Amino acid sequence: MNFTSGADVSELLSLDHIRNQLIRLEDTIIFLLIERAQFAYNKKIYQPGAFKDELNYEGSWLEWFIFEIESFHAKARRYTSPDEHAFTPLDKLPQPIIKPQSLPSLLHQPAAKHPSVNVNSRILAFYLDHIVPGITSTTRLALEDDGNYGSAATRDVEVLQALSRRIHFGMFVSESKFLEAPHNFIPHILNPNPEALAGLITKPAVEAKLLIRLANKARVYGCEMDADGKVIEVPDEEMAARGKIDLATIVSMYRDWVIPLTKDVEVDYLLHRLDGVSQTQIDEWMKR
Ligand SMILES: O=C(O)C(=O)C[C@]1(C(=O)O)C=C[C@@H](O)C=C1
Repeated sequence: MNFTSGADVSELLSLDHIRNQLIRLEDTIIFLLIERAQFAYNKKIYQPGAFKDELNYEGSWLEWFIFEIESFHAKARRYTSPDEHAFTPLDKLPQPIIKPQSLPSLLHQPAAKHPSVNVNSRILAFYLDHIVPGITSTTRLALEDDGNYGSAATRDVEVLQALSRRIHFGMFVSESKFLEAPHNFIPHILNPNPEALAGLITKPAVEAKLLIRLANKARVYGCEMDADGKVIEVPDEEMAARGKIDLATIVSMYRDWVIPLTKDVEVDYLLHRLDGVSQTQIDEWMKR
């Protein structure tokens, strides 16, 4: 989110504004997956110790990439931004070399900083177990290993960072919904009831529209266009075979992982939304 665009806090926290960010991130994620799908699975880059001799490092090639890229980005203060979450624990990353920007405080800090709200390890697990094998097995290359270890890992890190931003945006969604009707949430936070909170934040119609939009976008982005601007349509079944993207993998990734994890972030954030809040403030919210 661009926190320095001059927009005021209520505009940044409006549900419309946040949903527009989520919609924009769909494009980013689809394009990045198309980029990753150009390369073979390259399973070796995910196996711990497979490059032990070259790297003098016990972890996997991808873990090494994540650490090195995040170390560089940490120096440029990436992880001081409220919508960025590093996969590497922050105490293992270098300090920013320039002072953090002064950004509007949009989130309730005890909730935003609570460890349960960071789901990066779950993002890494579903991406490696389900998404990479899904998008690489059906592409034109159909090779298990094409030796493009640097290119594949670079794309992986980009996809993971985009997924992490998207899923942790759940905190902004939650803050917006909470401030809209705090009295609805407070009883289920004081007497912690994750199921009731999940019920309050779930919007089935929004999810259904998202999945249809996603399939349509992936279909359009996978098409070719000739010099006259004429779209050359590619049948869904052939899309992956032409080195673009498997539509079913993208849609099921959102349905089975991205949306459920976003909801988990929303609920975990809400469970801590009253940490450190005064009784007077809670009473005031309850009177609404
Ligand atoms: O747009 C919302 O209200 C959200 O909470 C985000 C989101 C999503 O992940 O896209 C998650 C839960 C809702 O059921 C609908 C959509």
